[in-house]
Amino acid sequence: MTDNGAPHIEVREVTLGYGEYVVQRGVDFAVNKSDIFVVMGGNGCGKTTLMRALVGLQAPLAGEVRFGGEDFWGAAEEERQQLKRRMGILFQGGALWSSLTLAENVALPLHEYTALSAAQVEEIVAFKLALVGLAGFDDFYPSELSGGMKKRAGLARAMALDPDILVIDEPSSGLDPLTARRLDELIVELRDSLGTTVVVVTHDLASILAIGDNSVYLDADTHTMIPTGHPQDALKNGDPKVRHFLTRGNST
Ligand SMILES: Nc1ncnc2c1ncn2[C@@H]1O[C@H](COP(=O)(O)OP(=O)(O)OP(=O)(O)O)[C@@H](O)[C@H]1O
Repeated sequence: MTDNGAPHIEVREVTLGYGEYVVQRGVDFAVNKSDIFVVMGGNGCGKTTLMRALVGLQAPLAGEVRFGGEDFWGAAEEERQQLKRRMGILFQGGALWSSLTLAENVALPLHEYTALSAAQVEEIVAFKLALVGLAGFDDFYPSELSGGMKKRAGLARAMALDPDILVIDEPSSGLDPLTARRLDELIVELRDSLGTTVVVVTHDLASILAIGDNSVYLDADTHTMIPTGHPQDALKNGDPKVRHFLTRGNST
């Protein structure tokens, strides 16, 4: 991704949906480099659909997604693949291969996308597992890990290729509150130490308020987006609908 002064990620006048069914229209925001940007909203508002448009799984019905100024969906397939390679993705379930050890899981993108030697891959894998607090768990299988550890392993794999952008779908899903908070802390640590731009799709209020630098709210009723800025500001002075969401319906 080139550093040409454009925001790191731009979503411009995007319409999301399936065939005739419009989930969201007028989705429009920019994400600055090294921000943790939160896409929030209730069930069915289109968070996952937006994430799919960001990571290259499903084209928006209209509008543009730009990375470092480059039009992602308008680009040729090869260029889009190049852009995708600069992105790490953590899906809800961690999406680890159950038949592979943690080390093998993290090594997979390195084997697929680089020409590094086995020794170099081994070194990077050990480093990435240490980065997420899983040093020494190289030979464990996903089934031998707790939910929190699986998420950390998924994060190590998402970080394998040193992505500029990390996209995370519902980091806290399936985790108890304390484990979820520890994962939030890890996400902030990774951003702080590596400067990664992070987009988090979530409805977890504690997570939104703890880690977000900037945010948007996708409204399931109107099928439109509300720009919400820093979530702590949105909680105090934001749109009543957003405050209602951020206070679990207890705002006045
Ligand atoms: N493959 C599909 N075909 C048709 N409609 C779909 C498809 N996937 C999702 N939808 C619909 O699109 C809308 C948005 O779904 P999406 O999964 O993006 O929402 P979400 O905000 O991630 O929800 P949740 O928080 O419940 O996971 C929903 O009404 C859903 O039923």
